[in-house]
Amino acid sequence: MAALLNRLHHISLHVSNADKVAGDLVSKFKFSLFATRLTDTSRQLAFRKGAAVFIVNERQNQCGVSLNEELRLTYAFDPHPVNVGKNDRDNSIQCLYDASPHYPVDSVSNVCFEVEDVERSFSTLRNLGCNFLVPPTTVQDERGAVTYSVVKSIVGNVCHTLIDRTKYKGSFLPGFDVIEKDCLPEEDLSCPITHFDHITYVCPKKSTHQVMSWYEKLFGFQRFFIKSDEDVDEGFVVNHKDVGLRLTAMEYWKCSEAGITLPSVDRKEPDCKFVIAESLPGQGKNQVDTFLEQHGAPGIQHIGLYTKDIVSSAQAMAHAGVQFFSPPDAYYTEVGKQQEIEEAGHSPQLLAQNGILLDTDLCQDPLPQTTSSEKKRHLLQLFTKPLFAEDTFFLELIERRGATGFGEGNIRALWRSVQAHMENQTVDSQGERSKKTMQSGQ
Ligand SMILES: O=C(O)C(=O)Cc1ccc(O)cc1
Ligand SMILES: [Fe+2]
Repeated sequence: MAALLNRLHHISLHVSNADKVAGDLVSKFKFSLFATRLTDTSRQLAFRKGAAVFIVNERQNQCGVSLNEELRLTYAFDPHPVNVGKNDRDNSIQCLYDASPHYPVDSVSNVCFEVEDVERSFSTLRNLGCNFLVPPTTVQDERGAVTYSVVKSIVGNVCHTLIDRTKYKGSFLPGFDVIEKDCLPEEDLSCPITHFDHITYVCPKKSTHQVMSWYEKLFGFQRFFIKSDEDVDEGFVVNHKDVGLRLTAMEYWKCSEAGITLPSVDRKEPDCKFVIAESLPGQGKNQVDTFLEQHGAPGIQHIGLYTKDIVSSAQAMAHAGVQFFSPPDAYYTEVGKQQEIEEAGHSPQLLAQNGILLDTDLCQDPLPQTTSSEKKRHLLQLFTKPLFAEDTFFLELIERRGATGFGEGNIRALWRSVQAHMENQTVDSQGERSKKTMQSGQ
C-alpha cells in the first residue's frame, strides 16, 4: 500500500541570492510575498499566486559552492538514494519544513505534499525502502501544531516534505511570520494564475521507468497518457528532425481518505501532473542534456503555471520584464496555423506578438451530439527563459481549453527556440561574454 497524498502544498527553491529570485517572483511574475522566516542561520520567503505557493530558501554558506564532484555524485541519479547523514552535512542551516540541502547551484528541490498522517506515511514509506532526510517532527505555535517529515526522491536532489496541517489553525505554517491580508498589495488581476499545472523532471536516458515505478509504488501515482495512442513502454516520443525527446506523465488524486485506495471513479479531481523528460540517444546539444550538465544531476526543469488568460498574463509579465522564448517566425506562418488559431478564438497577431504557442487536440471519442468545433481541444503555452544563472530551471504559462495533455507542435517549437538560444549563447561566450557573470537569464 502506497502513502496517499492529499494535495500539493508548496514548492521550495534553494538559491544563493534570495533577493534576486524574490524580486523576480514579485515584480515580474506577480506573486505576493505573504510569509517570512528570518533567523540568524536561515532566510525563507513564501510567495503565493492563487493556490501556487513557492518557498524561496537562501543558501547561507557560500563556501565551496562551485560544482563539487563529490556532491554531483551524491545527487546523481541513484536507484538506491543515500541516507541522511551523508547528505545533511550542514546542520547549522535550519531550513524548517525541508532538509538542509547544500546543493552547489540554484535549484528547485522540494515538492511538499499534504498527507493525512505523517507518522503513518513515514512507516509505510520506510517499509517500502524509502530514505528519510527528516523523521516525523512537530513544530508548533499558539495556533496549533504541524507535523512533517522529509523523504528523498529517486530523482537527483529532489525531496518531498510530507506535512499534516490539520491541527493548525494559522493560515500558513508555524515558525513563519505571516503578513496580514490587509497589508498585502492588491492582487494583480491581469495575471490570473490559479495553481501549479505540472512539474517537469529531467532524467537521464532510460531512467523513466524506474522513476515512474518509484512514484507508483510509494505514492500511488498513476500513468497519465499524454496522447491517446501513446505506447505504454515508449511513452510519448517526439522524434522529429532536430528534436529527440521521450515524455511520460503521471498524476495522483487529491485524496482525503488516507489509507483507502479508492477506485478512480470515486476519487477526487487530479492534482498537479508530473512529467518525466529524457532525451533520445544520438542527438546534438539539447535542452534536456544541458539541464543535466548545468544542474549537475537530474531534477526539476520547469513548472507549468496554470492561467485562465494566457494572453493577458503574457502581456503583463513581458511588460514587467519577463523574458519569454519566441518560437521561430515560421511557426505562425505554417500552413493552416493562422486558421487553427482563429478557429480557437484567438488572434494570430496577438499570439505571435507574445510568443504564445497553440496546439489542437482532436478529441478521439467525442459524444455523438458534439459539433466539429467541440471535438477540438486547445492548449496554449508560453515558456520563460531560465530563471537562474545556469540554463536549468524555467517557468511556463499554460492555458488549457479542454486539452489535458501536452502538444507535440508546441514541444517542437519550444525545443527549437531553446536550441537557437543555446546556439546564440555559444556565439556570445566565444565573444568573451561569459553567461556565468550575468545575474540570470531573467
Ligand atoms: O510541453 C510541456 O509543457 C512539457 O512539460 C513537456 C516538455 C518537457 C521537457 C522539455 O524539455 C520540453 C517539453
Ligand atoms: Fe511543461
